[in-house]
Formats: sequence, structure tokens, C-alpha cells
Amino acid sequence: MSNIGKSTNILWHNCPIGQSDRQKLLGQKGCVVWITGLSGSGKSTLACALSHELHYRGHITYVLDGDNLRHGLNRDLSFKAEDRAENIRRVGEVAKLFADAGIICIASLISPYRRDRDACRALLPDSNFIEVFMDLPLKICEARDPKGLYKLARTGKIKGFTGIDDPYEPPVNGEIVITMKDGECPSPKAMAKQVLSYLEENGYLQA
Ligand SMILES: Nc1ncnc2c1ncn2[C@@H]1O[C@H](COP(=O)(O)OS(=O)(=O)O)[C@@H](OP(=O)(O)O)[C@H]1O
Ligand SMILES: Nc1ncnc2c1ncn2[C@@H]1O[C@H](COP(=O)(O)OP(=O)(O)O)[C@@H](O)[C@H]1O
Repeated sequence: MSNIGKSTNILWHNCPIGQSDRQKLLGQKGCVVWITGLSGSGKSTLACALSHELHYRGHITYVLDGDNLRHGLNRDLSFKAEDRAENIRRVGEVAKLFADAGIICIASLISPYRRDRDACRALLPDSNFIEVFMDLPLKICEARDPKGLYKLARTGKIKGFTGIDDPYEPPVNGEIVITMKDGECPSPKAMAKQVLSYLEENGYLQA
């Protein structure tokens, strides 16, 4: 019997069919591709492009997008530090379940605090947490501003906006970094191919 958090007298129940059985059926390894970066850096674009590339190669994926999850599972959370931490914790736990199901789970959230991302990494066994840093300058993200949020943040109409008056802590030892080359951002397809190559080279696209 264990006590976990506020749950007392609980017991883990094992099923005879496990992750490796599901992976054999699916012909892939369950993992979490965690995309972090500023608002407007292209996280959702990369998540969708990667999901598309993998799907058409016969791989099953699922995208957990920060904005979308805040419409449901995380609708009770604000953008203050402790709520962002709870947001990342919940998504980390959900992503872990998808990976255990054998699915390539693509999580795209600002996830601005290193400690919260590292806690998600620690949930996954065998380095199945692949951190992708969208290393784009704030200037570019702000120029894109597809939702007009930077403008609102600059005029003080949104408080605590990441990159403006709330911190973003870049990964130090992430697996993949998406950067500008010769002053240009790689296309969505090129970004997806960079992640896809990593997955191929590290054996995730076979059971
Ligand atoms: N204060 C503040 N700071 C940052 N972002 C804000 C804020 N308020 C609203 N938004 C919008 O919420 C989207 C980010 O949600 P996330 O769940 O990814 O954020 S976090 O990981 O909890 O920091 C983010 O979406 P993306 O632009 O896709 O990153 C914004 O559209
Ligand atoms: N590689 C790219 N090249 C050019 N524009 C991009 C690229 N990735 C994203 N964009 C554009 O930048 C804006 C923000 O992208 P989005 O994926 O919504 O970012 P995030 O999810 O990080 O907020 C969108 O208008 C999108 O079309």
C-alpha cells in the first residue's frame, strides 16, 4: 500500500498487456516530443507539420497543444507561475500515458520554466522525452504576433506575458534546437524533417 500526495492506501494494478506489446502492434516506440518556446515561435506549426509527416509514413501521433488544452482540461488555470507549473505537470502526466500507449505524443506548450520541463522529463523512462527548443528571437515572434497578444502585452493590457514581463528559461541540454539559418526561419516541413530525422536515427520509428 502507498500514500501518494493526498491519495492514501492505494495499490498499483498491473495489466498483462504492457507498453512493449502495444509498441509491437504499432511498429513504433511511444515517446514524448516536447516543443517549448515563446508565443509565436512556431510550436503549434511544428507540432502539426510533424504529426502530418509521421501520419503519412504510417505512424500514430497525438498532439497536446497548450492553447487547446486550456479550452478543457486546463481551463481552471491562469498564467501565474504556480498555474503554469500545474499546467505543465498535468500535460506531462497525460503525455506519459500517451507514450505508454505506444503513441508518439507531441506536446507544444510555452512551458517557460526549466524546472517544470525537467519534472516532465523525469516522468518518462529511458530518455523517451525529446525536448525541442524553438530558438527564435523575441523580435521575430513579436513581429509575427498572429493573435495580437504581444501588442496587448506591450500596452499593458495583458500582464505577465512570456518574454515581455514574464520569464522564459531556454533549455540547456535539450535534444533538438530549431534555429534561424542565414536570417531565415526553416519552413514548417524543414522543421518537421529535422525532428523526424532524430526520431528515425534514435529508433523511435520501429518497435
Ligand atoms: N500571459 C500569457 N503568457 C503567455 N501566453 C499567453 C498569456 N496569456 C494568454 N496566452 C496564450 O496562451 C497560450 C500559451 O498557453 P500554454 O499553456 O502553452 O502556456 S504555459 O506553458 O502554461 O506557459 C499562448 O499560445 P501560443 O501563442 O500558441 O504559445 C497564448 O496565445
Ligand atoms: N517555420 C515558419 N516559417 C514561417 N512562419 C511560421 C513558421 N512557423 C510558424 N509560422 C507562423 O508564425 C505564427 C506563429 O506560429 P504558431 O505555430 O502559432 O506559434 P506558437 O504555437 O509557438 O504560438 C503563425 O502565423 C505561423 O503561421
